[in-house]
Amino acid sequence: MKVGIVGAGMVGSAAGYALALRGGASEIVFVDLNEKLAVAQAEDIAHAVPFAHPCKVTAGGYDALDGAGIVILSAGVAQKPGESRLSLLSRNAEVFGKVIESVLKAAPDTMLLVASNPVDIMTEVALRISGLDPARVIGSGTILDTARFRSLLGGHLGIAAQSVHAYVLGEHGDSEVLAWRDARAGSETVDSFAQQIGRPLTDDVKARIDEGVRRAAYKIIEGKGATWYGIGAGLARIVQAVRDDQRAVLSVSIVTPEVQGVTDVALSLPRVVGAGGVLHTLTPALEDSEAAALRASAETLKDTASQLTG
Ligand SMILES: NC(=O)C1=CN([C@@H]2O[C@H](COP(=O)(O)OP(=O)(O)OC[C@H]3O[C@@H](n4cnc5c(N)ncnc54)[C@H](O)[C@@H]3O)[C@@H](O)[C@H]2O)C=CC1
Ligand SMILES: CC(=O)C(=O)O
Repeated sequence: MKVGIVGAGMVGSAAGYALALRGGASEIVFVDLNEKLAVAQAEDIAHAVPFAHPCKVTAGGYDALDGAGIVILSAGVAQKPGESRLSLLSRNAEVFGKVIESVLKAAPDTMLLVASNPVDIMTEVALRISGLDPARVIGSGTILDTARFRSLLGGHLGIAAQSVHAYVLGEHGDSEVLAWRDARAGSETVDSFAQQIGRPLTDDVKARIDEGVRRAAYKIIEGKGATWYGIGAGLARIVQAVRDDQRAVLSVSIVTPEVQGVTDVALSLPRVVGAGGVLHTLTPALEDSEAAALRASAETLKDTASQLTG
């Protein structure tokens, strides 16, 4: 599948690199306002291809997106140290206003995969501008936060993150909700697994993991200015689920008719992702406190999005 990447900065290039290494695309095309940067990223990644899987990697204008099955939108500004994702909204909404029409003119049948922050509201913006089916305008949402949750839980339990089945729901941002009630290690609840191996998930341990997930981006941005590897791999994972019609269960964001009483809001829930985009949405069993936190997260997103539409 041909994959377009609009925004060839840290996130876009990491996604392209992950796709090339995983064999996730037959062709990758970078588009950026900064044409020299797009060309440089394409050339650099093309030089990794002989060590990986066959893939043509190029850069071009919007017309080069012709035939793309999916276009990753990673253009715009990123957070400075201490800045929240929501504070980027008006600047990145303006960028999407310039970009999406050109993408669809070149690739009218494409699916959109939104990475730019605040990713949930940018997914809503992309849906509004594109007029596509909501199932085909997907935000990376909490795919990265879910990976962080699994990584920290796996670390505590001494098992592979791949054996942890746990999701982060709601906003990709400060109000996100770690769904502990249904989190599993193998087929056991994480609490049962932790008891059995003598490493209980005490309130302190859970608080440390919650903080580690929720504050991860702030910590990394403080240390190196931005985050890119985790999201690059997450975007490549979503592309592969679509390309191979994997029907993988991933926590991604789409505009959802109703969540905890809040209507028409883009946020993450576990969703089945395949060739048509999002095929089904799952409603996880939640503790009362988790359900209340998910409702608060949905309200935060709805309120912030309404500031944009007035
Ligand atoms: N969804 C997620 O989990 C994550 C999202 N992000 C977000 O991804 C976005 C990109 O971050 P970085 O790659 O670090 O930023 P970056 O500054 O490295 O790259 C952004 C690129 O967008 C390009 N751009 C800006 N306006 C454009 C336009 N009108 N048309 C075409 N290209 C344009 C710039 O020239 C630049 O190359 C940010 O909004 C950031 O917050 C970052 C990490 C994780
Ligand atoms: C920057 C960002 O959204 C993240 O790393 O989670």
